[in-house]
Amino acid sequence: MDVKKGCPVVTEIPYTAELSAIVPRRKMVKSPVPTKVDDAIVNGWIEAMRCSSPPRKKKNGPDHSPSIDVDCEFRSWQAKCPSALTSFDKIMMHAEGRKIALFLDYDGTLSHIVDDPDKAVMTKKMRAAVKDVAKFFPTAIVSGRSRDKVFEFVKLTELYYAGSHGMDIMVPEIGSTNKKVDHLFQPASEFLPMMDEVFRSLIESTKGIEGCKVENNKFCVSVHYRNVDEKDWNLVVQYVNNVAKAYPKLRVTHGRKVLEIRPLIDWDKGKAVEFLLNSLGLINSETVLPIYIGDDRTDEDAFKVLKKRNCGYGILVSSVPKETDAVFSLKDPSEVMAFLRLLVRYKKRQSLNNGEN
Ligand SMILES: O=P(O)(O)OC[C@H]1O[C@H](O[C@H]2O[C@H](CO)[C@@H](O)[C@H](O)[C@H]2O)[C@H](O)[C@@H](O)[C@@H]1O
Repeated sequence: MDVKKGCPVVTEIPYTAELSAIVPRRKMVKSPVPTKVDDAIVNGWIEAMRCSSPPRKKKNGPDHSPSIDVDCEFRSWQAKCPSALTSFDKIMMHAEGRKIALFLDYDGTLSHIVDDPDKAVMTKKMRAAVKDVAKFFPTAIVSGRSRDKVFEFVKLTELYYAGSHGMDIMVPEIGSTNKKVDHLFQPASEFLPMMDEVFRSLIESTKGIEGCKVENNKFCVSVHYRNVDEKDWNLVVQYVNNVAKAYPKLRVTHGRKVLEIRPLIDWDKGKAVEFLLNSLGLINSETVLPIYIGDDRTDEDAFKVLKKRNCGYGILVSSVPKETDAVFSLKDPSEVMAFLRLLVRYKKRQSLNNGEN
């Protein structure tokens, strides 16, 4: 896939001593035949699955209007994690004299969560908002989806893309001869055959579970149970757990009504953000303010990195109170769009004040 117009040359970013210290190369080891999963493990997983992507509680009053409790609960949570819209001026005060670098998750952030992952399209208005914001700030999409797939949804060549939860990063660069070179960084490249094997095996094993969908995200296999009857969730757990046992070099993480099998390497969306900041020459926290917007558990890795580095802001997209390392919140993708538009308006006003064209 060409992430930019033209005919890019793709080079693979080598493992430097520094990188191999964080991302050790691992040998693929295949374990013996899967065994029956312990009931306690299954129950633990199912409990976690129930909490994943909870629907907004509706404690309706006698007149069927949402009860004050729910709003109260949300408002008291927002006292800890305030709206990035109402706190916009405060955020911009911290951005004064610094360059903003924007990181955007895709599902649940730029597109609404829908039952069919293949239909999670982004609205034209959202695409326009992202396109506009990218004119002023370096903008990257950091998604759990494969890089190709998320590009198919976003379709904007001016962005940077990190797919498979940051395990597939493309950093375009215009060289001195004006020729575009795409640098590819894939810290889990040796896992590719294993991931293909796992994908095929899960397609086969889960085909009898109604509503179950297995998605190939290149360096990650996602098993969706959003449309699976809760009575069958134990089957989903059994099959995924069997894979985890058969492939000890892989790990399972939870997302919004999805179990994800991915390489057991010390790499996540947080590391991907650091890598991108570094590659784009934006690592200096004195001069750069990274803002990361995301809705899912895997985005917490990026929020944690920003918090730990004491630079920039994590913004959690959620309409329900959640434990988070983000500093601010936005309720849903429409608020994300409003925030992006505020950023553009702020930048335009700033340019006018500075007498720029
Ligand atoms: O990191 P993201 O860009 O947020 O991707 C995370 C996963 O998102 C997708 O699944 C989620 O959205 C689907 C469409 O709305 C929904 O049906 C599903 O229940 C959600 O988990 C995507 O399909 C996964 O592959 C991504 O890993």
